[in-house]
Amino acid sequence: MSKLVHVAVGVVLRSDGKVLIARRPDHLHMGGRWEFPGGKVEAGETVQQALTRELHEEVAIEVKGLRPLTEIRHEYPEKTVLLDTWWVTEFEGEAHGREGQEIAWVDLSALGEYQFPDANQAIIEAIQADWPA
Ligand SMILES: Nc1nc2c([nH]c(=O)n2[C@@H]2O[C@H](COP(=O)(O)OP(=O)(O)OP(=O)(O)O)[C@@H](O)[C@H]2O)c(=O)[nH]1
Ligand SMILES: [Mg+2]
Repeated sequence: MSKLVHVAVGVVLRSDGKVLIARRPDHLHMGGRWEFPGGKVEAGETVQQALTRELHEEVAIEVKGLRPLTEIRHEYPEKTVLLDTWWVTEFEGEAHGREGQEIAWVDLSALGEYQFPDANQAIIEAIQADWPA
């Protein structure tokens, strides 16, 4: 069995009801697909700390408020991920891709038009079920 990678994932909700997605760099796992920003939880970090750090590093926002959304475990051929997924209900700053990634703010109804990693279908269903956040 492959190792389990704990990933902090943020569904950033803007006051106009749009959520933030970013395009994964081509050279990474699931490169070219859209994702909710986030990344691996490092040793000694809580998931909230990891998410706050990753959103600062990746999309330049400062997280001020979080609420749990869902936990999705998904087995890819090369690894198994635990996507520990949180609503980001409050934040400061203007989002931009600090690693050169394209970003987009999208309506819930438009999420289906973007190609996400396979694990994300379950996240999108959880967003719909928990809406409005
Ligand atoms: N951030 C993020 N990762 C996701 C999503 N869906 C999904 O399957 N993953 C997978 O979760 C794993 C870890 O995410 P990551 O690559 O962002 O980790 P990271 O920011 O720490 O990057 P690093 O590899 O440079 O340390 C990847 O294999 C990625 O494909 C998603 O919506 N957001
Ligand atoms: Mg990442």
